[in-house]
Amino acid sequence: MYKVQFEGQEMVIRFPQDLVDNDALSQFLGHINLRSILRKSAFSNSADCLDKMRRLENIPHGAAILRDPYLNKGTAFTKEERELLGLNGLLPPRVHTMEAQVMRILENLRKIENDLDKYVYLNSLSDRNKTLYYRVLMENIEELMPVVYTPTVGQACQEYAHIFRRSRGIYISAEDKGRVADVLRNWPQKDVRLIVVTDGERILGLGDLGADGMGIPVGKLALYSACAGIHPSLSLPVTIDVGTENKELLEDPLYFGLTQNRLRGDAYDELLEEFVVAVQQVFPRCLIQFEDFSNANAFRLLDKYRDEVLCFNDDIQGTAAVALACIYSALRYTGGSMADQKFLFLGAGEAGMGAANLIVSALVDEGVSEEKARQCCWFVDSKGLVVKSRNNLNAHKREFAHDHAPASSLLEAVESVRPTAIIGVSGQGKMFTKEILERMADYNEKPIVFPLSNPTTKAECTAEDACQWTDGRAVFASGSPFKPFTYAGEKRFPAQGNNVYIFPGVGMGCMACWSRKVTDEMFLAAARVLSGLVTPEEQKQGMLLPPLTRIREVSLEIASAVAEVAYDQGLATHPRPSSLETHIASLMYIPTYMDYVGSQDCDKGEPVK
Ligand SMILES: NC(=O)C1=CN([C@@H]2O[C@H](COP(=O)(O)OP(=O)(O)OC[C@H]3O[C@@H](n4cnc5c(N)ncnc54)[C@H](OP(=O)(O)O)[C@@H]3O)[C@@H](O)[C@H]2O)C=CC1
Ligand SMILES: CC(=O)C(=O)O
Ligand SMILES: [Mg+2]
Repeated sequence: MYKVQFEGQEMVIRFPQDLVDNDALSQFLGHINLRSILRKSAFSNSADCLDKMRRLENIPHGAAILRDPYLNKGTAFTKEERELLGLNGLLPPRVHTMEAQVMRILENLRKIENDLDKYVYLNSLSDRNKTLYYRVLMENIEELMPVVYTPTVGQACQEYAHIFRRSRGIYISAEDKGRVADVLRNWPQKDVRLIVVTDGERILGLGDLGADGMGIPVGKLALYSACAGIHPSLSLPVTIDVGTENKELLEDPLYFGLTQNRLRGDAYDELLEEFVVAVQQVFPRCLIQFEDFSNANAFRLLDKYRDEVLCFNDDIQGTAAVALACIYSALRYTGGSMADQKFLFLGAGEAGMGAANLIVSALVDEGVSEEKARQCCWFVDSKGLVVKSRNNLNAHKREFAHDHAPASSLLEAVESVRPTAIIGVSGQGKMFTKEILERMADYNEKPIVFPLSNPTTKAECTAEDACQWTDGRAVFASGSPFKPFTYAGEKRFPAQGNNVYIFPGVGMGCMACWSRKVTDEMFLAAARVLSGLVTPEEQKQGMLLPPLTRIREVSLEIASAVAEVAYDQGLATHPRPSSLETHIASLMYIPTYMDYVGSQDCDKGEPVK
């Protein structure tokens, strides 16, 4: 017998004795449609039932839960849930498993021929049902990463206003100056631990896409959840819209951003400062990842904030770590030591300088002098080889300027420097020509060829061209994916040397130990761990990086190494757990549906706190 308080009245409900176990009780309550009574009543003698009521109290019912992408289960709501949550009739009668739902999504997705349409389709799934979206993405990461990320995300940003269905993330525009914190407070999730922010000025190698660059923070954060298990509700994509110099966008009637030229100078810096300060106020302990800022702002912002707040620049630091990991792995095939190499970078910007500086740190760590380490790195920029005799080199380039004859083209530079590796970070497609690659093959038994520019149209060469033009001898990695192919009867697996191998683990590592800063030593550790994770079997197949199917494991290992560095450097403020790896693994989000009426949450993995 249970006493129930209902609207001030005491009611007595008699249950048959065998209904007292939890499942039977909830079934019974569902059958007699007591949901509305439960909402206002208090069971005096059933703690389980009270617990269940409280849980049901706190979640939306009826159509509202179907519209909440974090709570929605679609056709997977059980009969009991449908009863208790007022969903009867709002869904087709048959209850489906998540596996069946995944099957349906993949069936539909694979019918779509165009990748941009697949991108739109997946985004709409994410809008409806985050759990299913992440399950599909994680289980099919090799197939779907090129859709949610490079190259398709590049096209999506170029056409953002035209494929728009629903707004994502937070836009902070120049007009929000003075109220940035209020704008951040409008975000519905109140516990944000991770922001990826862009101002849209250098989206991949596609240039200034203004406010339409939002696709990049959205894509990067989806990968944070899929690859490192950061709970999606903890992350926030941000676009700072200060205008654009892109005439086409300014003339496009559908363009979303401010139709003005970019703010520059003090006005820009003040808005960025307000943003960084506001993040500290509104979302304490939040990690800020700067992404796809122009060269002129990226280095300045990183220098200004890296010691003040928890932040890093992915294009400078994340890219550096994946490039270094690919180099470590490449040396397994080419032989020789790092110090023996001549790395010739095409492009002396964020990615190039970031990579060269990390190579220098790695060499110095191995005992090589800084001067000798810098001598290993050579650059060609838009004006030719970076040599001492050139005027007006910026400070970054000056540090790598060689006492060497000028060269006005990459071919000339290759011929005079005779590099062991060419690394493309210029954002200029097809710059590694047949002639250049043939020269590389003349000078090296196994030339290292890394066209790292994104998206695919901007890759300095394709995987197959690099292979053909070096008689199959190139050791290859690219920024955007190339499919495996067969050369001379042998299967080749082009590595995707993209910072996606790095940033999820670095972010997770910093978040898990509550690091106060992100340091270069963390990226060095990440590079070493990443290269070390290529198994002997994968090495036999010529791989430079573990396959993306292992990205969760990779991110976990990187996160653990990064957190280790944070503890060593006295930056971690979370009490040290007995096992970092176990602790971090326990924080990783696994997209599993919540059991709304059972006594246990099905959703394994608590969000990082
Ligand atoms: N694989 C990955 O994970 C990543 C790849 N990238 C890719 O790297 C590329 C560059 O990015 P980022 O370094 O941030 O960009 P930046 O704008 O900072 O640098 C671009 C560099 O390329 C040089 N450059 C431009 N045109 C030419 C040319 N015709 N010949 C030689 N050099 C040229 C520029 O020269 P100058 O200095 O004279 O202007 C500049 O040094 C992009 O395509 C981006 O997608 C970036 C981050 C990560
Ligand atoms: C991958 C990346 O961050 C870029 O191309 O900008
Ligand atoms: Mg980037």
